[in-house]
Amino acid sequence: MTVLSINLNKVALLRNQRNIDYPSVTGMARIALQAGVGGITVHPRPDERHCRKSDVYELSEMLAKEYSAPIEFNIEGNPTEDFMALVAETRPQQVTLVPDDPDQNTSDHGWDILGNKERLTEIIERLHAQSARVSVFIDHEPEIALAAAEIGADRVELYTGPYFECYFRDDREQVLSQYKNTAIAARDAGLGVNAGHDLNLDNLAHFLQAIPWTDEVSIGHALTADALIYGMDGAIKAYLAEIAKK
Ligand SMILES: CC(=O)[C@@H](O)[C@H](O)COP(=O)(O)O
Ligand SMILES: NCC(=O)COP(=O)(O)O
Repeated sequence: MTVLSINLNKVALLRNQRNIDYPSVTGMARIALQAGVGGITVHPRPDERHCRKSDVYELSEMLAKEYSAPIEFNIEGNPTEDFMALVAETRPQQVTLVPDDPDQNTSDHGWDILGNKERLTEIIERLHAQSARVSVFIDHEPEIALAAAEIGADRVELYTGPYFECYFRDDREQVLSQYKNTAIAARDAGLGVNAGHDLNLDNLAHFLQAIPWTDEVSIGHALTADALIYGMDGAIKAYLAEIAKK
């Protein structure tokens, strides 16, 4: 079963437009969990333009207090010391390492693992010491999946921005086969496979039909936009129905 993890960044972005406390990030997490998501994702950036550190603490506390079965809390980000401290205090089940710069609008590439091998290996060891599963955000190249296994990652997250971009182009199947080869390399190396970025109701089922062993998809931007049309509960059910088509 592929887990749907809702990324709450865009709920936080809307909340941050005013100096008031709605829409509530934790409130929306509760609605999403009630509707059937299996995980909560946040990607706090240093400028706190989306999820703030306070959201991460509140979500961590809410999940621990209100849910007896473990809900996967996934924190994404570039592992600066500030980020590592936040993770150490909020104890997510999964940490997704993403190589984004503070001034980057959104994530737009995976890691150069070989160029960051020592740093990433050390970070992964520290996260494992806290019992967190570690996923590494990568581009769709099989050698990078192998490099992720070498540095001790548990999973890779395939950056699906390029898949979104080609979805209505003639080269879609060619690009998708590169994703599939990367997912095969990851699986053969013993890694789990996550995927995310600009997955939506158009492109999700087709991706999962090609790579049905995908462990998790994290979706935020499109899901939040769809929630304006269908409501959060309706949008999540629509995404779960797409996942069920695989
Ligand atoms: C790693 C990844 O692809 C997502 O976390 C993405 O960065 C979310 O984008 P926003 O933070 O722009 O919502
Ligand atoms: N890891 C990807 C993610 O969390 C959501 O990305 P997007 O759906 O907001 O593009």
